[in-house]
Amino acid sequence: MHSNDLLVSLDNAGLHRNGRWLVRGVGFSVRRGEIVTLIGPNGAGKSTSARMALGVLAPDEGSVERAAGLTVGYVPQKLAIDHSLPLTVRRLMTLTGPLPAAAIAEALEEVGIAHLARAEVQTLSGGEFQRAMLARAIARKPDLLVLDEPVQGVDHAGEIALYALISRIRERQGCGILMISHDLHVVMARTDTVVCLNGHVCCTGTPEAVSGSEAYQSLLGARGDGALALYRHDHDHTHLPDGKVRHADGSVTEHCHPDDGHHHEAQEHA
Ligand SMILES: Nc1ncnc2c1ncn2[C@@H]1O[C@H](COP(=O)(O)OP(=O)(O)OP(=O)(O)O)[C@@H](O)[C@H]1O
Repeated sequence: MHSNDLLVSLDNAGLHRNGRWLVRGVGFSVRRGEIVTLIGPNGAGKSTSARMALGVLAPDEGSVERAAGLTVGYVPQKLAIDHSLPLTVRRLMTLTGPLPAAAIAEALEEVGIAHLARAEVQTLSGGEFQRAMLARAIARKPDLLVLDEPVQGVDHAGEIALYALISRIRERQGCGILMISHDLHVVMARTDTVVCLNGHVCCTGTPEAVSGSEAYQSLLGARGDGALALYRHDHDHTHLPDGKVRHADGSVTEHCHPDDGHHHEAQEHA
């Protein structure tokens, strides 16, 4: 890697399982202090790409480079917890390894749920649970935070509060954040780069702070509050509901062409 700020970089990365490519031609990078949001429909390969960035999955083609000694914190989309067993928030924090009591307390304080350290996980609200998961991920002060749908199970007010918290974590800890969102049009306003996936990178760009626009008002209404922004897609092809792909010249093929979408370069950020 050329820059000390570059935490992880995927280049033309692909993962092949059971005779098919789950994702192919995936390229993006996350720098220190940067928030990158992956969007795309269900099954688009967002979690798979995030897991390649984490190093949990090794690419079958292309490359994934991580900064030497990179530490990561991960909030997975699902957590395999047996809800019939009692589990306190404090215990949740140490499931994957021991943590000093001070680090647990500091992380819970940081996400605003210090008072819930002894609460049973199954009694938490959706927003409190996501905060507990965030606390677990930041407790070891990772360089890179990977958040797979961090606002799931949370209402709009909770979503805005969580985005404010995530951006505060980025500022205070100076980490890079790779976030997955299932919303195709609305992303966290503080996102630096949006990467739209559908088996490959369809387009990349920046969200628009368009709080005054009609499009924003009709899509977000009162829930915007400056925490959310719109992402306008700029594809050179369309994924049809039956899985086929319509290209700019009107032709329809079974799959994307290898270079579809790849001429949209990620925008550079300071
Ligand atoms: N280990 C695996 N073996 C085989 N197929 C897998 C594996 N993991 C994921 N898949 C498949 O890869 C595709 C991409 O899955 P992935 O979870 O990355 O998508 P996603 O964009 O995160 O979807 P969602 O929004 O539904 O969470 C899906 O078709 C999924 O069924």
